[in-house]
Amino acid sequence: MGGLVARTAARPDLPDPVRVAGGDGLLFGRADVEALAGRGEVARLAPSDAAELLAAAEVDDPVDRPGTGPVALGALPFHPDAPAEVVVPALVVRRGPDGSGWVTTVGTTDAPPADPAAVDLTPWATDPPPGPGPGRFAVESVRAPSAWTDAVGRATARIRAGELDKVVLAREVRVEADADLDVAAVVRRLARGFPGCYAFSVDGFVGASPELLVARAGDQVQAQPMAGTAPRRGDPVADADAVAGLRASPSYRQEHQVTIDAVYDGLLPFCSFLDFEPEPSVVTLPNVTHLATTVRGQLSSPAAGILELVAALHPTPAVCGRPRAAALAAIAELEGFDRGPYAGAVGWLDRHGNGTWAVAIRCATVRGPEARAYAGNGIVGDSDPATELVETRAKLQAILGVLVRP
Ligand SMILES: C=C(O[C@H]1C=CC=C(C(=O)O)[C@@H]1O)C(=O)O
Repeated sequence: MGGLVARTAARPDLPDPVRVAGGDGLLFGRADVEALAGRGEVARLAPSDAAELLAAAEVDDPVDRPGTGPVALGALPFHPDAPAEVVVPALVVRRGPDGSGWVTTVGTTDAPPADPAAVDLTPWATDPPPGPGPGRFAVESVRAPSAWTDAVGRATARIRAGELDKVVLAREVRVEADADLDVAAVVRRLARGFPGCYAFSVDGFVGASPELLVARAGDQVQAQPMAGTAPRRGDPVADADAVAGLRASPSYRQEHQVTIDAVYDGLLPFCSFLDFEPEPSVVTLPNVTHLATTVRGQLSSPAAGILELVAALHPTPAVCGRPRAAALAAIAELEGFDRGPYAGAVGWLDRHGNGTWAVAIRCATVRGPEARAYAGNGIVGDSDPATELVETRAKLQAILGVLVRP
């Protein structure tokens, strides 16, 4: 393969990137922030190799904003030592927060890209007509709920014995349909039903995550770690009480603070300025409410690239625990399944080291008629296993609701 060659053009006629991604393309985006869809594959490679390839690309990009020009998109696994890869798509469609749209075509010196101003976008102008889809679904907790609450009990005992401060334990739920699941329809429902979340689709790994791991635009960096959850009950008064309960609960505050401290400490060495909200904000999703704290900073010069920032933070205590090594060991022992990309990082990088990565939660891997959905909770010394189980059920509802449509 020769070096990368890329061309970008503004396209006021941009269709919804969610539609462009369909079921077999790549998607990462949040309606009010930005959305990128990729189709075709010029290269599939390790993230650090992708950063080098992008940086060396020959680019015609009159827009030159974060995320225009050639990009790589992907989902990195939870386990920091597991092999990771990202994809450089041949066609990138990017919509900015103001609705502005750009198309980038990517090729190589041997096979130059097409004219981005002339790419036919009409195939994605409207949603495809709905197919019949599956009519029967079997949904099962891979491990009995009681086995999971036992594991939570064992984790709290270890935490109380001083072996670690916090660990995130997750559940796996299997969905088996009587026909192939329609990934494109699932992704559309996620993007439209959870507009405040980062919707993603990478090789059948789909989800809508509320949690920003880290974003870099030039020398500006931002993260929004989350920890502390209350299921929503559909009654504003009860929901407000639940949020007040979260804020007042020493256990939830501790779970939250552990996560904020780790993100702050992880970013600090790269920053000339870094600050976080003095009090957690409340992020309200259709199914749950979270405590979240925005961390913002300015990177020192030369600014670290997005992959360096991701590597410094991932896995945060929002998905792993503290200390990290003890939490990884406890997860391996108590959880009973391979997380794969669940609780990893999903997002994109451009040729300048900019990018946005979300924590890959509220998600499922879909393969033909089968899906595996995941949700986990932060456990501290006085966590109550039964309450934690209820919390995982509320979190799972988001992804199960878009998968199971008989
Ligand atoms: C690990 C997950 O959520 C994390 C993010 C927000 C709140 C969390 C909690 O309250 O436990 C989790 O740390 C998940 O949804 O699988």
